[in-house]
Amino acid sequence: MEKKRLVLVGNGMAGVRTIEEILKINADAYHITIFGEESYPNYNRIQLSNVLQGDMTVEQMILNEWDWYKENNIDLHTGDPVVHIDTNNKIVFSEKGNKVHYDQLILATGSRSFILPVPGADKDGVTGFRDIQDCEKMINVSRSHKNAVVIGGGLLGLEAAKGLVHLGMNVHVVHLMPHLMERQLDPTASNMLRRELEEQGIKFLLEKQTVEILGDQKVKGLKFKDGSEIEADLVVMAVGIQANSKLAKDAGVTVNRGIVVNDFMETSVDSVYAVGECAEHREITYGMVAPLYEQAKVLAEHLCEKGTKPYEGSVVGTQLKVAGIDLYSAGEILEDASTKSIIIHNEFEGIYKKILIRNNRIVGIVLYGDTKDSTKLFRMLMEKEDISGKTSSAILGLSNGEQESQSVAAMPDSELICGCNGVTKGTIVEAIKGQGLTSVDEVSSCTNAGRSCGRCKSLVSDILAFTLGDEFDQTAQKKALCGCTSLSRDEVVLEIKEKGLNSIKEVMYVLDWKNEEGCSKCRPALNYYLGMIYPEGYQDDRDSRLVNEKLHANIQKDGTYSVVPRMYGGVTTAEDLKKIAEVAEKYHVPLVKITGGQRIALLGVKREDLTSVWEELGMPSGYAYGKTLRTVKTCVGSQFCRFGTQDSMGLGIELEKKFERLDTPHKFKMGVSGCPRNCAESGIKDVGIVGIDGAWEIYVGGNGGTDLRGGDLLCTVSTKDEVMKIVGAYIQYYRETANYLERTSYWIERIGLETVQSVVADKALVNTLNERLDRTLTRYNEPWKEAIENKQIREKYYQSHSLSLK
Ligand SMILES: Cc1cc2nc3c(=O)[nH]c(=O)nc-3n(C[C@H](O)[C@H](O)[C@H](O)COP(=O)(O)OP(=O)(O)OC[C@H]3O[C@@H](n4cnc5c(N)ncnc54)[C@H](O)[C@@H]3O)c2cc1C
Ligand SMILES: NC(=O)c1ccc[n+]([C@@H]2O[C@H](COP(=O)([O-])OP(=O)(O)OC[C@H]3O[C@@H](n4cnc5c(N)ncnc54)[C@H](O)[C@@H]3O)[C@@H](O)[C@H]2O)c1
Ligand code: SF4
Ligand code: FES
Repeated sequence: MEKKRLVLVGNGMAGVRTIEEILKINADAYHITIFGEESYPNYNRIQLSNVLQGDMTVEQMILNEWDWYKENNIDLHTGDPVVHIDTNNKIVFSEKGNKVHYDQLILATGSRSFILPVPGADKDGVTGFRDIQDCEKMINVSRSHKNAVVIGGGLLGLEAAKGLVHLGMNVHVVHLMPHLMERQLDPTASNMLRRELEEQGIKFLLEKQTVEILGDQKVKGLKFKDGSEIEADLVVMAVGIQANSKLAKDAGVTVNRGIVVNDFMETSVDSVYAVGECAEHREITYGMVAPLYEQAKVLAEHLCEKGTKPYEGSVVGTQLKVAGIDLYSAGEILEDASTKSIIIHNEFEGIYKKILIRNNRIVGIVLYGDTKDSTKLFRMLMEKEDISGKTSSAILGLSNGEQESQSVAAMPDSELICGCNGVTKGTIVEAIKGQGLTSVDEVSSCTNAGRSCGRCKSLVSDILAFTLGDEFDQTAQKKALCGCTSLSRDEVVLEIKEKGLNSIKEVMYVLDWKNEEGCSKCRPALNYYLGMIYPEGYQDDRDSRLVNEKLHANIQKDGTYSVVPRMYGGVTTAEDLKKIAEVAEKYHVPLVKITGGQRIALLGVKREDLTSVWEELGMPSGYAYGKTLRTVKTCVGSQFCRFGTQDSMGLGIELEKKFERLDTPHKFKMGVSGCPRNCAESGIKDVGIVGIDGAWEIYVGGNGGTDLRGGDLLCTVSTKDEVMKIVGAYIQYYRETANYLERTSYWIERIGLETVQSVVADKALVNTLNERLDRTLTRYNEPWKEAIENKQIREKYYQSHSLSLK
């Protein structure tokens, strides 16, 4: 029998989820065709905020790869919007001239940004924030301009504003109302949010109505109703969304604010359905994935004739995806004559919790600063649980770490773990037991939990641990940072970002470190992660560094130290050599040795002589002791060698001058050779560069140590400038994603060469990574100059013998 033909218009989150659900129920039910206006496979739009902040690449947002469509025999047309539907003959027509017959048609066209209809709204530099192109536009403007204005202080506007601050822009949020996120927060929570965001660098103009966008062709500023003006090079409109319903309307389908559907997602026209943001159900259009996924399930079951329950509407819980902000809201937010409230407001700790109760049932939740109870409270709200007889502290317990770890066990099966995908604890436990799942990723692909905003992943991990008991292999799931915590590197980094933790002490306190002083493993690691997360603001904790870094010298087996001055690219001068010789003689240095990295090491220097030796040398430190760029080895290249095709010495010196002193997860070595004869051994360096005719090959992840590894070819570029940019992005990506003390050779095996290649192929991301790297580079000073000039440093590290070498 010939399969029925199903056509989906809109290759976005709700439409493709419907197809996934259909394939799960009956993969043979339909021959499926999908049309998408965007040129990408189905991606996680929610993560655009992270792309804007440079924390994610476009590739990492993809939910269904191109192969998924092939494997499921789906005919996919991307970059080809449907422009007309003939509902009488059941045919869709696309912009590129495709004409496809359907038996059933799903409209999942989503929404577009609402652009305020004010004069000037069409000027260059005005954008919405809805798709990858919008993101790219913002990143591009941020490279050459300073002032950004976001109109709208809702979820989208605030996430956009935070992204633009990350991109180094001066950001104002213009909001119509007296309070931010007035639909989700009451004035108290909203004020707490504003204060926190102000501390993070966002400025606010409240109760301001934009009447005009100023400028000629390009935006120059904004004019407000009260007559005031503000300068702007970029204007982001985040004042809500509008359903894409014109296609449906033109086809004769009933449209109101969205495409009107009944409880089975049927529109007014036979065999035409709508799902997602474009659909209006019981006079409501939704703008969050949770309800859209519920709709998708109902529609899939209906189309597979599975006898589904009707879709009756949704209550949605909201969270803001801005690092350091912990808020949650669901249901009603403002008191009225029929409600009673329980409120906890701890201004000192920045915690605010309000529960609205009507007829002994929770009808609204606003949490700020501590959202641990959100899943429990949301379940009580959804189940309309009778709370009479319960004390307010039982309802709104201030959870401590202990309660938290017990809470997974105490949770009823009906507790919602993944709000985005509507997955309960019971479903997760059943999947773990029934399907033998052992990792968060497996749970994610089986149940969808964690597949959207990703916030529920740590709870999923707790449920895995609780369900598998002794069989749960903690090490397979995550490797704890050290014995002082059960949190992994990724969890610690995420918590630092989300909670805005600023110092090692604060991390240990807030994240409940078992040993409040930390240990030799976590202290240097935390010092590194904090420095990586806060490029400018973090105050380095020298005492938490490993001993060689603390002293800026390598301790030798007899307790003496080595002194290795910087020689950029392995190039020196007669004058420097004379100085080295004089110092070696004067301080009776027992060994002068050429190192593997083309430097001269003075070995056997006494600790108390270190500052004088460096002072007399007057040369920068070669950092032969650091988790940082050690050396850039070069061959003579085209300047002298008759085979040389490229100036390897010149490039090597430029690289070393730019990246010297930068903290990296582990030591980092480079090599630059002027031709493929490769005399600088570029193939076994963390970054190895080889000149070829008219271009440079960049190799990465090489290592000449115990575990010998040849570098992988990352890419080939034509100019020195491109080398500098790609190497900068590569190093910064390594800095941001590697575990502390993980060499690039292991890191690249773990995350995959293809991932790194996709990062350096993404021009916008390369620029953002370089911007963060450049900001970081401004914070370094010459350590020996500092020691020579600063008596306290000298006394503390080089004269007193009280220093612990643990
Ligand atoms: C920056 C940002 C952050 C967000 N964060 C969150 C969050 O944290 N939590 C949350 O729950 N939600 C969040 N959302 C909202 C969430 O992404 C949307 O609710 C969801 O993507 C809507 O899914 P959809 O399939 O209805 O629409 P979309 O994902 O927009 O998909 C619709 C697709 O249809 C295409 N299309 C339109 N017309 C046609 C046509 N004629 N022919 C072919 N294709 C067409 C569009 O190009 C689009 O690709 C966020 C949204 C944004 C923009
Ligand atoms: N974390 C999340 O869950 C998340 C993140 C981003 C986007 N989204 C979704 O994306 C959609 C769009 O988000 P949004 O924030 O644009 O919509 P929104 O409707 O939630 O908020 C728009 C805000 O703009 C304000 N506003 C309206 N007109 C204005 C004007 N002329 N000047 C200044 N301010 C004005 C409103 O008062 C409102 O607070 C929503 O559906 C949202 O739920 C969700
Ligand atoms: S790598 Fe090529 S250019 Fe460099 S020294 Fe060797 S032969 Fe000469
Ligand atoms: S809560 Fe968003 S993915 Fe689970």
